[in-house]
Amino acid sequence: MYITIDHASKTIKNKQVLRDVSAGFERGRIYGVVGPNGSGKTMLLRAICGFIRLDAGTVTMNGEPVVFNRKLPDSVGVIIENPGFVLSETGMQNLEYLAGINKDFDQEETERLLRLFDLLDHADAKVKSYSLGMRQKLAIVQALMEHQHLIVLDEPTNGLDQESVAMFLEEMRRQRDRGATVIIASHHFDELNQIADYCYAMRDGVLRAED
Ligand SMILES: Nc1ncnc2c1ncn2[C@@H]1O[C@H](COP(=O)(O)OP(=O)(O)OP(=O)(O)O)[C@@H](O)[C@H]1O
Repeated sequence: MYITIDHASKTIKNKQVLRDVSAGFERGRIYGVVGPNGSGKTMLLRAICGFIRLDAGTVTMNGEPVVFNRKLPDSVGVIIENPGFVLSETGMQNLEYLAGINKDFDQEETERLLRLFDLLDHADAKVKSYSLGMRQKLAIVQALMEHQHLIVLDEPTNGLDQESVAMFLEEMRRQRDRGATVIIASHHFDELNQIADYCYAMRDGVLRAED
């Protein structure tokens, strides 16, 4: 199992946002997490990435414990909330900078992804000129451009038009087929239904496998 969550619980301001959550995520699989607003989907993704300190339980990634607030390995691609793009820089400069933090920039793969999402012609334009959907697609490119082993995406298709959603779904299949573990939280059950190998349902902090 690539990711294991073992009896994870978390309470924030008297509200239990994760309740004894246990789950496993394998390589080469797409996992969907569905659930109503405020049910804890984002908290679950944050826990997987070590962005929150659990009150109880553990998360392991590739056998290693995920430690709160420690820098994520380069092999993890994440979209949780707004990516911190520098608006006065171009799309490409932002990608180079973000990859540079990890000392790795694969020009060819980055261009392939930019082309796929119709951003290549805009790569030298400043991000402040991008629409919401274009920023979201740039965030997707950033989460995939380093051949990440684990891809964790919160509402990745928000703001995307139908054509871009189709591209995204196809690209997720491609990532799965090269062996990545893909975890997607979304309200769009119809989209997840098209690609997910497994679906989890979140409700009031409780995670259940969907039939
Ligand atoms: N900083 C915070 N302080 C207090 N409560 C919080 C905080 N952050 C999140 N919560 C609560 O945690 C619960 C789970 O939130 P989470 O963002 O994980 O939900 P979600 O399932 O991702 O919802 P959505 O579909 O709206 O994105 C919510 O009830 C929310 O009110």
